[in-house]
Amino acid sequence: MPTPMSSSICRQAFSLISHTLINFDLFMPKTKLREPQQDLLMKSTMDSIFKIAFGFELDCLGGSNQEAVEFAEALDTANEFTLLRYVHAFWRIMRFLGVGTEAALKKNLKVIDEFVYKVMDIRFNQIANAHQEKRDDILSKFLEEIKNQKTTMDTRYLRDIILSFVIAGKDTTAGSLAWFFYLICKDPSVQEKIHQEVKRVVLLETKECTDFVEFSRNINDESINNLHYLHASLTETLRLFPAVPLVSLSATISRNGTIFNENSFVRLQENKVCFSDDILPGGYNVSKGDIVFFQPYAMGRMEYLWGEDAQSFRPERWLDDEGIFQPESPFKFVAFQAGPRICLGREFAYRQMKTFAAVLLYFFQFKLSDEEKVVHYKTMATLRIDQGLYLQVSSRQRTSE
Ligand code: HEM
Repeated sequence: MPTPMSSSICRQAFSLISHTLINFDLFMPKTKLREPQQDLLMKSTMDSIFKIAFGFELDCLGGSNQEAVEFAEALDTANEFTLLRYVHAFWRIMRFLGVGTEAALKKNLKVIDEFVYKVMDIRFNQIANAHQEKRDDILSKFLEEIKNQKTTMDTRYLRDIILSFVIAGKDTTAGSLAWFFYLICKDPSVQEKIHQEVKRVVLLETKECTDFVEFSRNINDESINNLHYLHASLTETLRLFPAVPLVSLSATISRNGTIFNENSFVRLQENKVCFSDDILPGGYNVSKGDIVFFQPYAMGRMEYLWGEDAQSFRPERWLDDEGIFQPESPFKFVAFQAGPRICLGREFAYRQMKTFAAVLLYFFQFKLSDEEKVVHYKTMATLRIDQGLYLQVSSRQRTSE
């Protein structure tokens, strides 16, 4: 049986496909592309995480809800402007005077707040109505607890928790999928192996499937778990292009205000700091208040850790002789952080990325629009492809006709 989460993610992938057909101009590949595919992925994962966090159909991809589109844009802009505080020495003065990026940040935070509170109100009313069926999204769980008076929670605090999930879960998976498509276009043999694996595992090689809905019925816990080569390919992508390329350490280190307040984004971007003097395993002293960073991007490419072919994209390094995925210690493969502050959304992220990739790679074949173009990353909190990713796509059903 498909799980509700798988069906929801499949729907996002279908939605992406319908936009793919429009944006990639599938049957006329020479026509000008209208929107980089990385942006489409961002919209899809936004819809997906909103459904999981709020139980709310956002439809950023379809664009049917103008308020949602404005919210998504405000979230991106606020994210970018908050990061500028690291480089603008005078950002506090700008905030005080209400000018420049700080003025824009304030405006965007207002859009975000208004939208989130509105969604929370809608959902709270739905839950207050006893006839509504039980829902599994994170917000519903919290609201149920509050309704049954098992817990008390400030609405602002609740907003912060939900928004943390949206921010943590949106750009990470979309960016990783973009890098994944880039890498499997660079190595079409990997793309073909994934297609064959999806055919074998999801459809059990019984027959070809031409219908998206029928295909999605076979996406369930078991089939997702058995996609070992796809899992290895996504993990290999994250080794080389970790969604969070720079992270602060968390072993004996606490977070200095993880929770949003009126400066929500500012808080999110604050670093964890040492809460006491300590000595790191390598012998380095750290003092209370110090910030210690590690770089998953650099660590994923170290020959010392990954061997001489550390720079190569080779999913096989994650598989045993039977083709079964072999995980590495999270202290070596650090893309999701390790220890007590390991990513809470890791399993969800894999499920989402595997569902997207399985659906798209079963039905379509992808190529880079410009094979010669060298891509670079964009310096942001999450690792994105600078100037987006442009792909050409052809239908596998059509080519096999
Ligand atoms: C490829 C996808 C993802 C990667 C590589 C990733 C990576 C990370 C990393 C490195 C951290 C630690 C950040 C830090 O300590 O400063 C983290 C934290 C977190 N992630 Fe993810 N993440 C991904 C997807 C997701 C998704 C989809 C969700 C939500 C559904 C999510 C929810 C969270 C949360 C709530 C935290 C904070 C955990 C805490 O501080 O205790 N992540 N993630």
